[in-house]
Amino acid sequence: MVSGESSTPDRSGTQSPASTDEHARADFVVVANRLPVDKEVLDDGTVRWKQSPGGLVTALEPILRENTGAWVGWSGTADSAENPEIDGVIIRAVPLSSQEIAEYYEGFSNATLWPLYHDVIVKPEYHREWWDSYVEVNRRFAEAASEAASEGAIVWVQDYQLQLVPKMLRMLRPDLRIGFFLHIPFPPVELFMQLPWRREIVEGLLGADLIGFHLPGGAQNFLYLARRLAGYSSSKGTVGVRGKFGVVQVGFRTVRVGAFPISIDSADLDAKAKSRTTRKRAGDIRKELGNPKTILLGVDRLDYTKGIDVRLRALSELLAEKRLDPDEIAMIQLATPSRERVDSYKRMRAGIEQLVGNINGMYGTVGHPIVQYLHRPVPRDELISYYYAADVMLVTPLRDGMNLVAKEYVACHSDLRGALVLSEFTGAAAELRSAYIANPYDIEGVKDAIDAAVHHDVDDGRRRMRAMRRQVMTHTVSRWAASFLGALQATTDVTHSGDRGIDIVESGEPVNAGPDDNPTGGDAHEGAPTHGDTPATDNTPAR
Ligand SMILES: Nc1nc2c(ncn2[C@@H]2O[C@H](COP(=O)(O)OP(=O)(O)O)[C@@H](O)[C@H]2O)c(=O)[nH]1
Ligand SMILES: O=P(O)(O)OC[C@H]1O[C@H](O[C@H]2O[C@H](CO)[C@@H](O)[C@H](O)[C@H]2O)[C@H](O)[C@@H](O)[C@@H]1O
Repeated sequence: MVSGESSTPDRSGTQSPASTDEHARADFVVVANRLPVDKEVLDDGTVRWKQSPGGLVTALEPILRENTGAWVGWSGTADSAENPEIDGVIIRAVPLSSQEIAEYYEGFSNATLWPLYHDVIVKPEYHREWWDSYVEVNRRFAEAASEAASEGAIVWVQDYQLQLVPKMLRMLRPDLRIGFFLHIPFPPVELFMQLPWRREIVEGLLGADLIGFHLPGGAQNFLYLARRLAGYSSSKGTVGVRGKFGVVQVGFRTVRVGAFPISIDSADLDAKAKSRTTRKRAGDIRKELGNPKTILLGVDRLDYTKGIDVRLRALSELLAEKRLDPDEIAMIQLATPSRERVDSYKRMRAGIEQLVGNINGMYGTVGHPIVQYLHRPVPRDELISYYYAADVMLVTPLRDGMNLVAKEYVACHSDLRGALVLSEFTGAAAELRSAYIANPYDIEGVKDAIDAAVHHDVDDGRRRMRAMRRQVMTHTVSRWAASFLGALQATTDVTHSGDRGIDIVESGEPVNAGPDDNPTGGDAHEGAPTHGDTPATDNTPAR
């Protein structure tokens, strides 16, 4: 543990002093584009550190506190090499210049890879100078990881921004055990093939000992590409969840490929949502909204993948058709600012704010708009009160790797009240099968799902919530990390099944625990219809 003041970073802002020990090495190193805290310089020059946005940090932060280790990442601002101090973690900041932020982060990561991996909802841009910057920054992250890791350490590389790091790091430090986890969907083969640097990405990932995806389909797409693009022999059988891995033979090394659906710190949320303060605040929120019969809630980064426009259109039509009564409902949409300098994000923001304005203009009254829209992050405790207050949670992404918000909502409802409308194109839909599942491209289907959720029978609602909670409360983020890290460390107890991959049994827990409403049965992940990072239709036969 690094000595110093303890700090609990919060999106609302927390001070943190700079760390002094620049030579400490750790046995466990997380490498992610972002540090768990973002640097913010206020107008008066004061520096504040606040929790970084997004599910990756929310998911890893509790693990980080449990495992003393190092975190290599970027501070969120240009040219900052400051290492903020967080209790229990050695921070290793990787400075990025303004040009690198524009080319590596906003460019290649978020205007090339992000849309390509999210079903090309907007058109990916391919620029050679962005790629060059991506290679250079990945090299710098690999060097920083190499310097932070002790002999034989475990290094866990995160996400699409750093897909070249595993190979680069292996070349620098063959003694390390390297894991990689992709937090966003891995695309269908046909889409991935657009990428001019597709082979380099596949080779980069294959530097890892274990490559993890949220869903088996992503793993299977990758296994096919390792064969087709890099010419390695790879297993062809079905990949399971947290076990039954695929394998790629890279020279003398065997790289394992598996599915590890991420989750949340369920017990913590459950406890916080039960607290008197949360419940009191939730009551106040309802009063402030004018005591509507039904509160609808959306919580997202302001991202075109999240389908915020989808739910607003559906709401507007339901009001127009009088299937929802404007006197009985209120909607809160929390929209955390995200990637604001990327063009597609600017366009989307304007569109969403216009939709909010239209709905309020048509159906609101003075002092009582239908949609309360906040374009800023709210403190975590306040967010939990919103979750608890909400009668219907709207999660309607066009594509999402997992979507932790859906799981957080469920964890906050030990009272079994509330209903979840969930896009079938989220990773979460494979587990939360008792939600009101909808296809976000089918507006009538989304309207029906919202209508059903708003008007649901209380007993049916309780049954659905109970089933979802069974899933969420037993599949926690620490179980996610333990299953990934356990597999990464496993050298024995593996059973080779020839062409079909490797079976590893998660210690003390059943492999392939099922979806919410099928606690004893099979696994939704394996039998799920092909969507999200599920295989492209032709990813199994070699072409
Ligand atoms: N404190 C706080 N957390 C937020 C806010 N908006 C979103 N989050 C968190 O950000 C995470 C979003 O994760 P996820 O749904 O997986 O989507 P992602 O943004 O694509 O990673 C969840 O843990 C949310 O609780 C906010 O306004 N305040
Ligand atoms: O760092 P940003 O550019 O501000 O973006 C925030 C994070 O967004 C993405 O989150 C994903 O990870 C979640 C946890 O696994 C998952 O639930 C969600 O579906 C994904 O979209 C991104 O993958 C992170 O790298 C970003 O930090």
